[in-house]
Amino acid sequence: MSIKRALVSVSDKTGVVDFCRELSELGVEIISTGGTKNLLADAGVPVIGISDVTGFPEILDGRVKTLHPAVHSGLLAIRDSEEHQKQMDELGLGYIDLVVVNLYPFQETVAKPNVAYEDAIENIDIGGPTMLRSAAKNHAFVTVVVDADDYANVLDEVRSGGDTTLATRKGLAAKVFRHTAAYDSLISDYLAGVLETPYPERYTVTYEKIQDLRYGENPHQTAAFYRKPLAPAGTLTTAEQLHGKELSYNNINDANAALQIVKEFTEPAVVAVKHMNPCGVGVGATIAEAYNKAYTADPTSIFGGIVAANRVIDADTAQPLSEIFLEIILAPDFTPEALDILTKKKNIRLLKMGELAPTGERKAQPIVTMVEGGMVVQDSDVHAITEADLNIVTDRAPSAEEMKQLLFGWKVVKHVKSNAIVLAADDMTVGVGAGQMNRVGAAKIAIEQAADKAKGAILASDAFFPMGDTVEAAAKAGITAIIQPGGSVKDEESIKAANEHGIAMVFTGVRHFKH
Ligand SMILES: NC(=O)c1ncn([C@@H]2O[C@H](COP(=O)(O)O)[C@@H](O)[C@H]2O)c1NC=O
Repeated sequence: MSIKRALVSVSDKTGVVDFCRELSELGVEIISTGGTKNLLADAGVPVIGISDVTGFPEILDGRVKTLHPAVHSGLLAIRDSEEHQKQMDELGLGYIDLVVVNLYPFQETVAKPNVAYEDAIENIDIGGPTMLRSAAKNHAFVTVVVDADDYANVLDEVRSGGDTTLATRKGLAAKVFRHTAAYDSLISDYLAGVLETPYPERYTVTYEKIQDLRYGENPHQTAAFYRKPLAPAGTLTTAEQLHGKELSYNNINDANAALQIVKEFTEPAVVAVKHMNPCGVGVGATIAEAYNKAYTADPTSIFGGIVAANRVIDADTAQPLSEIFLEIILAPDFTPEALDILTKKKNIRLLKMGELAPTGERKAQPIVTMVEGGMVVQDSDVHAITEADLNIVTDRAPSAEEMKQLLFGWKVVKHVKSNAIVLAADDMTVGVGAGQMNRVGAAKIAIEQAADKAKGAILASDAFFPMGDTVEAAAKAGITAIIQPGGSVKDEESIKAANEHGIAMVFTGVRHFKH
């Protein structure tokens, strides 16, 4: 078999003229719709209008152009079926061997700020996916091209053998079904958003590949990185890598964790992350001061870590950053001087994030966690508190300085794996107890890490104290104020212990489990 007739109907017309010119020179007859036909004709490529094939005008503002039996029988007829051949002959219908279609730009349309609903609806392509599906179903005989990147390979095959190989057609058909599935999914997502249906009866979000990764969490696991079609700015999926090796699977997860924490702060803040937990967080008047605090918080663990900043990295910050081994630095941007300093280190990855919207200004996004055989989905934890939300439950109220540290500690503990305890003083973390199976165990780790710095520090707990033992341990270490959700049946035990030791304790009424 050889390709004799092609139907070409594309919204994105990149490369289509050269492709069709070559096809035509190879003896392929080209049929086309309105805009595509005009473009080809103007470029001198011989082309037949779709109406000449259907015997029907393109009507309803282009809503009906190719939706016609003359098109779909030409695509769907089984070439080696005598019965199909007979019916085609009786009705005077011809085969279409190649379909080149890309769809109305629905994604680009809904990505525009304040897109009109009618505009979005008008950009739902109907005729295009219908042709793509017909051709893809009949890939035993028909070649279907939805992506301009495939023009060259198809041309090569037609040039050398008159037709594509079955393997190529199968691959192109599979690509079509992925493409139409993603297209429909985006439409359904858009409508669900308009109708505010966050958890529909079928969950159909699709993702576009950013890159294959060298390996997964461990070298024997394979991995790739994907983004949502309309991923918001200020995320890792939209970051620009300015320097360094390719990101790894663990880099992406750790960098994402660092990013979520640094977005908690409006003042200059730096977060160092190891294995998805913060090991040092600091805020300051400048980003250099914030980094100094994040580093001082735990100069041991930061080694080999990920550092995220919510301000442009300048030379004053770049210099000390360049003196230790780090996997990644991510920040809204880097000054040229900072880049000069940091790019001397061959392997460090530098990610330019653009502006980072603080948590309080962000909309919750769906967060999916896979479980064997399924998944659970929830909205992201963008809950933020202010002093006015706190309930002081002890005889002593926190001082202004303690209050400042309590609010700081609360922002950090929210991002530490549960059971989580964070100790903070002087605008930085001094102890982090992460991922323990009992709360007092997490407190003991944080206290041990803080050593002398626990004296006068505050303690933040991501969930309530089931009994008074954590307060007792805190008092023994010299902690002076505590922030926790409250809500335990034994709250009174904790409040009594705090009062006995002169500790000021506040309840947030909100829990921040993170598993
Ligand atoms: N309605 C139809 O019969 C129909 N047939 C093809 N299209 C689309 O029309 C576009 C190309 O239009 P034009 O060649 O007029 O620029 C392509 O994106 C194609 O997918 C159609 N439009 C939308 O449904």
